[in-house]
Amino acid sequence: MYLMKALSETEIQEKMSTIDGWDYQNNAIHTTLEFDNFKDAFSVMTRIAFEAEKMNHHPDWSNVYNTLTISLSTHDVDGLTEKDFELAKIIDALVS
Ligand SMILES: C[C@H](O)[C@H](O)[C@H]1CNC2=NC(N)=NC(=O)C2=N1
Repeated sequence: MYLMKALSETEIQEKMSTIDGWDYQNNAIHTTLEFDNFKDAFSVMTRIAFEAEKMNHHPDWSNVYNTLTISLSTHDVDGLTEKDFELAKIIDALVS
Protein backbone atom coordinates (compact mmCIF):
# COMPACT_ATOMS: atom_id res chain seq x y z
CA MET A 1 0.00 0.00 0.00
CA TYR A 2 1.37 3.40 -0.99
CA LEU A 3 1.42 5.82 1.91
CA MET A 4 1.32 9.54 1.35
CA LYS A 5 4.00 11.51 3.08
CA ALA A 6 3.04 13.33 6.26
CA LEU A 7 3.22 17.09 5.76
CA SER A 8 5.83 19.08 7.65
CA GLU A 9 4.83 21.81 10.09
CA THR A 10 5.73 24.45 7.48
CA GLU A 11 3.69 22.71 4.78
CA ILE A 12 0.74 22.48 7.19
CA GLN A 13 0.87 26.22 7.95
CA GLU A 14 0.99 26.92 4.24
CA LYS A 15 -2.02 24.71 3.53
CA MET A 16 -3.97 26.12 6.48
CA SER A 17 -3.99 29.46 4.69
CA THR A 18 -5.88 27.84 1.79
CA ILE A 19 -8.88 26.76 3.89
CA ASP A 20 -11.34 28.81 5.93
CA GLY A 21 -13.05 27.83 9.14
CA TRP A 22 -10.73 24.96 10.05
CA ASP A 23 -8.41 24.78 13.08
CA TYR A 24 -5.17 22.88 13.28
CA GLN A 25 -4.81 21.14 16.62
CA ASN A 26 -3.37 17.83 17.88
CA ASN A 27 -2.11 16.67 14.48
CA ALA A 28 -5.51 17.08 12.83
CA ILE A 29 -7.71 19.74 11.29
CA HIS A 30 -11.14 20.41 12.76
CA THR A 31 -14.33 22.19 11.91
CA THR A 32 -17.85 22.45 13.33
CA LEU A 33 -20.81 22.91 11.02
CA GLU A 34 -24.26 23.91 12.14
CA PHE A 35 -27.41 23.29 10.14
CA ASP A 36 -31.07 24.19 10.54
CA ASN A 37 -32.01 20.71 11.67
CA PHE A 38 -30.95 17.07 11.89
CA LYS A 39 -32.19 16.22 8.43
CA ASP A 40 -29.91 18.80 6.81
CA ALA A 41 -26.94 17.72 8.93
CA PHE A 42 -27.42 14.06 8.10
CA SER A 43 -27.97 14.78 4.43
CA VAL A 44 -24.61 16.57 4.26
CA MET A 45 -22.99 13.70 6.17
CA THR A 46 -24.29 11.31 3.52
CA ARG A 47 -22.84 13.42 0.73
CA ILE A 48 -19.50 13.70 2.53
CA ALA A 49 -19.52 9.95 3.12
CA PHE A 50 -19.75 9.22 -0.62
CA GLU A 51 -16.87 11.60 -1.38
CA ALA A 52 -14.79 10.13 1.44
CA GLU A 53 -15.41 6.62 0.16
CA LYS A 54 -14.37 7.64 -3.38
CA MET A 55 -11.09 9.02 -1.97
CA ASN A 56 -10.66 6.17 0.49
CA HIS A 57 -10.11 8.86 3.08
CA HIS A 58 -12.54 9.00 5.97
CA PRO A 59 -13.44 11.68 8.49
CA ASP A 60 -13.51 11.30 12.25
CA TRP A 61 -16.78 12.96 13.11
CA SER A 62 -19.69 13.25 15.43
CA ASN A 63 -23.19 14.58 15.05
CA VAL A 64 -25.50 15.98 17.67
CA TYR A 65 -28.88 17.02 16.27
CA ASN A 66 -28.07 19.91 13.87
CA THR A 67 -24.33 20.08 14.58
CA LEU A 68 -21.60 18.18 12.79
CA THR A 69 -18.06 18.13 14.21
CA ILE A 70 -15.37 16.92 11.84
CA SER A 71 -11.70 16.08 12.36
CA LEU A 72 -9.45 15.11 9.50
CA SER A 73 -6.10 13.36 9.75
CA THR A 74 -4.31 10.53 8.00
CA HIS A 75 -4.28 7.59 10.37
CA ASP A 76 -1.86 5.60 8.23
CA VAL A 77 0.92 8.14 8.79
CA ASP A 78 -0.30 9.48 12.12
CA GLY A 79 -0.33 13.01 10.76
CA LEU A 80 -1.67 15.26 8.05
CA THR A 81 -1.31 14.70 4.32
CA GLU A 82 -2.53 16.36 1.12
CA LYS A 83 -5.61 14.14 1.33
CA ASP A 84 -6.83 15.85 4.48
CA PHE A 85 -6.75 19.25 2.82
CA GLU A 86 -8.29 17.81 -0.32
CA LEU A 87 -11.21 16.39 1.69
CA ALA A 88 -11.57 19.63 3.68
CA LYS A 89 -11.99 21.54 0.42
CA ILE A 90 -14.55 19.05 -0.86
CA ILE A 91 -16.51 19.42 2.40
CA ASP A 92 -16.36 23.21 2.16
CA ALA A 93 -17.63 23.06 -1.41
CA LEU A 94 -20.48 20.75 -0.38
CA VAL A 95 -21.70 23.09 2.34
CA SER A 96 -21.16 26.42 0.57
C1 LIG B 1 -6.57 0.30 4.23
C2 LIG B 1 -7.27 1.60 3.97
O1 LIG B 1 -7.11 1.99 2.66
C3 LIG B 1 -6.71 2.69 4.84
O2 LIG B 1 -6.80 2.29 6.20
C4 LIG B 1 -7.33 4.08 4.66
C5 LIG B 1 -8.84 4.16 4.86
N1 LIG B 1 -9.28 5.49 5.22
C6 LIG B 1 -8.48 6.35 5.85
N2 LIG B 1 -8.92 7.51 6.32
C7 LIG B 1 -8.14 8.34 6.99
N3 LIG B 1 -8.64 9.48 7.46
N4 LIG B 1 -6.86 8.06 7.19
C8 LIG B 1 -6.30 6.94 6.75
O3 LIG B 1 -5.11 6.72 6.96
C9 LIG B 1 -7.12 6.03 6.02
N5 LIG B 1 -6.63 4.94 5.52
